[in-house]
Amino acid sequence: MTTPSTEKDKRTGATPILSWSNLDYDVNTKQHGVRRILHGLSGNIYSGELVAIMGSSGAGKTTLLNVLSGRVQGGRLYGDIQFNGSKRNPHTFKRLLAFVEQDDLMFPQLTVEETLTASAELRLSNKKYSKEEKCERVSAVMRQLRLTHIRDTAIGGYGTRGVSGGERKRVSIGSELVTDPSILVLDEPSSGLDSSSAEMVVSLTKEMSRERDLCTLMTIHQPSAEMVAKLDKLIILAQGKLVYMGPASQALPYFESLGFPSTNSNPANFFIDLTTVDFSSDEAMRKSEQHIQALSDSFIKFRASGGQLPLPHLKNSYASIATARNLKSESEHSNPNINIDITQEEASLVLYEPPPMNDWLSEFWILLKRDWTLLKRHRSMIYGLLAQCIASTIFIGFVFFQMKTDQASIQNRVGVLFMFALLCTFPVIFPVVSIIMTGRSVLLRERSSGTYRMTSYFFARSLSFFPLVFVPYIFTYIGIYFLVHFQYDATKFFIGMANMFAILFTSIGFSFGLAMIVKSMEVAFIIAPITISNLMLFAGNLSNAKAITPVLSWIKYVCMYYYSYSAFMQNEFNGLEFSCTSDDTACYRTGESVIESYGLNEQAIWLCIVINLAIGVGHYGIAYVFTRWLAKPRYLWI
Ligand SMILES: Nc1ncnc2c1ncn2[C@@H]1O[C@H](COP(=O)(O)OP(=O)(O)OP(=O)(O)O)[C@@H](O)[C@H]1O
Repeated sequence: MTTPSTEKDKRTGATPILSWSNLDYDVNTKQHGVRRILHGLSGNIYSGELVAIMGSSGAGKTTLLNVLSGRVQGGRLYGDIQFNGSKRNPHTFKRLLAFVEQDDLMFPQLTVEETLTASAELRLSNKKYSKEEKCERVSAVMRQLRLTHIRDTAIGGYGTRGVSGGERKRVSIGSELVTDPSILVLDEPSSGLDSSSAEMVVSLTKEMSRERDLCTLMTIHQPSAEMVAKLDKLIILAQGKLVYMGPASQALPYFESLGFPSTNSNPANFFIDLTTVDFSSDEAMRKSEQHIQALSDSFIKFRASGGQLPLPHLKNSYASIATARNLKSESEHSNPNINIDITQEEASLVLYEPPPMNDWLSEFWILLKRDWTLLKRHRSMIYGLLAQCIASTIFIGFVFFQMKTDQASIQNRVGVLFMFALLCTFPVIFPVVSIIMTGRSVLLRERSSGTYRMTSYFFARSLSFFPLVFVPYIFTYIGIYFLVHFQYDATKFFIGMANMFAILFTSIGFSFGLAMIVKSMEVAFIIAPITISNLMLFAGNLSNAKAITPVLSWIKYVCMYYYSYSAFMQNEFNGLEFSCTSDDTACYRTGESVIESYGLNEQAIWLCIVINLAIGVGHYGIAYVFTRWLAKPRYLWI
């Protein structure tokens, strides 16, 4: 059907860096069953080339890009793809191919230089590059992409001022280029940019391709004439079929030789007009599909005949194919390639992961530095937590001010301890979930390119939260402790603090679990309060810990509130003696009897703290297992 695509470049004798042949890609759709998205595509690209895939919306540009980059997850893929003339190794290929997504997935709080430095530190081997060499590489990339003057500007994003759209795109490209890839793949790099920014991105990409002997492959929707002039090679798709692939400068003469002289000053608009399906009526749609099929068949013939222009007979070739197509039945029409007998390999799903670049400790250290910088710049979270802690200290401290040892103080102690356990969860979980979830897209991007291990990510991210959460809570604890007058005893003071650390740790673990399992912030913010408020029922305050409906009573054993509340209660009440008056209808004389009546003396304090820590570790474990294994994408690989 198509010429083999691993052929050497006729002029230079070079082997293509990437070649593909007879690529078919099918997906299952509810309405139409199996739908072919890519039809028998073959092609090749060489080092140093700037190649663009063009076509109207839905032509299959992104699909082809994803197939070639090994990023397709569903459907069925057939054909052959080779890197440097041989089968691709899923583990090494990912390191040699840099993919810049359409959305610039970066941390808005980091500066341009910090973003590039983190990428270089994480993705370049410490064995091959010294710290100075990594810095030099970052500087070189900033120079080449004209980013030096904004090196200290934040990336910015929603609601945060930062670099411009074009600059952000260049930082995205730079983050990939610091790794020195062989192929740079860009999905719609000009999308959302004004024409001069888009042109600058394309010009700089071309410059880099030349300087680094890098092959750049991009999808581009409607580039300006100036941008088309910068391209070395053009791949034009229509309805998943190849209608042109070759030097960008030859595309217009090629279509002219088919009988379609350019009618537009911008060649890109002309190519799109020529290959767009007209959906205005069934008849118009059928005709444009036939036209696209004829264009595709003509290109197959053109390529088979050597692909050299000028070929004066091409016009006749298109006309005869179009007429022949007209005579064929519609059913045959809808899938003309499907009957052609070619032996194709089918892609299988693989779970691949590039081997780690550096040792665990250096990954952890770089991530910890980055996460700490990020957290410091989450000013709203810092101020929010501080405000919450100050307000809670004042309110709780003065509502329960200087508790005595009468019978009324029992209720106050029971209330203030429950309130404190809640204070260690609600205000922590929401901001932590929100911060983890805003960085989730970056995590997924970095994970898909094997930037670091999940364990180093988990340890670093969690550890960066600890001081931010623990420090304000230490002051809150001290404030409340002395304002409400808990038992003034050094051992009890520190045991209470240890118990507070345990529930804070578990809360952060819970936040991780939730943020990793749930995909959207909205859903997380629905699930979090429902889960927490239901768990509160098992704390031993709203219900008696020994009198919960038997079928549900096991829940208290996995409930962080139960253990922390039980530990707080025992720590405060044990050893206390209460006075009774003749007005008291019921009277507790000792703290132990209060604990007994609440059913909170099942586990010793130390055991409650240990179990709570274990629950926290369990939350982290769930988050880890989910991210590491269950949610790990499997890609179609050929
Ligand atoms: N997994 C899928 N399931 C169903 N249809 C799909 C799937 N993937 C792609 N398609 C369809 O295949 C066609 C090509 O999609 P693709 O995203 O590659 O087009 P495109 O040329 O990049 O379009 P655009 O310029 O609008 O982004 C579209 O009609 C799309 O709806």
